[in-house]
Amino acid sequence: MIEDKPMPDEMPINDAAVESATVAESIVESPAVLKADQSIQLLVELVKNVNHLLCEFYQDYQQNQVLQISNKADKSPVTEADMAAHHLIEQGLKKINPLIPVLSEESSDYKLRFDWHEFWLVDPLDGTREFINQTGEFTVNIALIHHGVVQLAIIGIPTLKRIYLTRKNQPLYRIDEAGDSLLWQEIQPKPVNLSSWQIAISRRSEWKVYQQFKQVLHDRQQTFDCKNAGSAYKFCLMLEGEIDVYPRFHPTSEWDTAAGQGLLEAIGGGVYDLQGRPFAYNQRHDLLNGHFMAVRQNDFLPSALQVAQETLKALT
Ligand SMILES: Nc1ncnc2c1ncn2[C@@H]1O[C@H](COP(=O)(O)O)[C@@H](OP(=O)(O)O)[C@H]1O
Ligand SMILES: [Mg+2]
Repeated sequence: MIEDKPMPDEMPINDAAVESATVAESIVESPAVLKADQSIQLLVELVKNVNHLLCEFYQDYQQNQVLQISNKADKSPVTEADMAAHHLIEQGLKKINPLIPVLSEESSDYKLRFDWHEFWLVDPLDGTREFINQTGEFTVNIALIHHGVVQLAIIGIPTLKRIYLTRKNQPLYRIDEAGDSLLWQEIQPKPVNLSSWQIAISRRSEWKVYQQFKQVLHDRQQTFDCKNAGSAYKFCLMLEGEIDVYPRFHPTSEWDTAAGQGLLEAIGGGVYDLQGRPFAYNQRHDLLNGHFMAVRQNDFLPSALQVAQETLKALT
């Protein structure tokens, strides 16, 4: 049980950080202000370092084909890169605030999670199969959850040396490495064209259900294009306006979606169950998510949910 903890948008690491976090909290509109928050700086630095670490493993693997890979109990692969990223993130988050617990895909110690009203939800290497298959579409996902809601979201794309970051009710930032410095840019939502949908589908989606989803779109005369992509990289394509709708009918876990959801919400979209409710975290005994519909802008949601319902109905 965590007591006397700071609110999530403060996250002080020490007295100086308390001061800067409080200032940052009151004026939140410009990157200069968000950047001035010491805990945000540390978080961005941490994800930058994890991006670098994963790139080193990735380049080594590409050049020498050397990578320790094993299978988890659920038969999904885990590599030495997943574990190294996990340890680095866990240490880094503890430095930012030792009182906030960490629930990582690779941690074993989260039996007390129902006592946590605030915690970090982490996928240190999302897209392990993409890493192994060398598509480059793997990410680092970190979300701060407060009473089930994403308060702070960050995704790193190691192969692009890029980070996306937001804090609840604040703008979305793209942070690119430019030499030794970091270039922060606020991302404005791209215009919406409801008459033609750009759709993302997982690379591992041979399932009949996605064929049926496309069939329903055809039947409704909805123009669309599909793009296959891996991991939370799909959410990042949505942030850039390249993808509008991401339907998911096969499993994910809570650490796969939390950061992506927080980032999408910053541009007027989100991740919803098929009844249209935003995902909430750490509310159930199972960490597996159900089906979902992710949209980059909520205008897509009503029709996308109808297509999903018709898809499932046609298959029953
Ligand atoms: N059968 C299954 N059960 C649970 N999660 C699954 C799954 N199949 C895929 N996933 C999740 O989907 C993620 C990959 O997404 P995608 O298939 O869209 O690329 C995986 O992330 P990890 O690589 O972190 O394990 C994994 O968490
Ligand atoms: Mg994952």
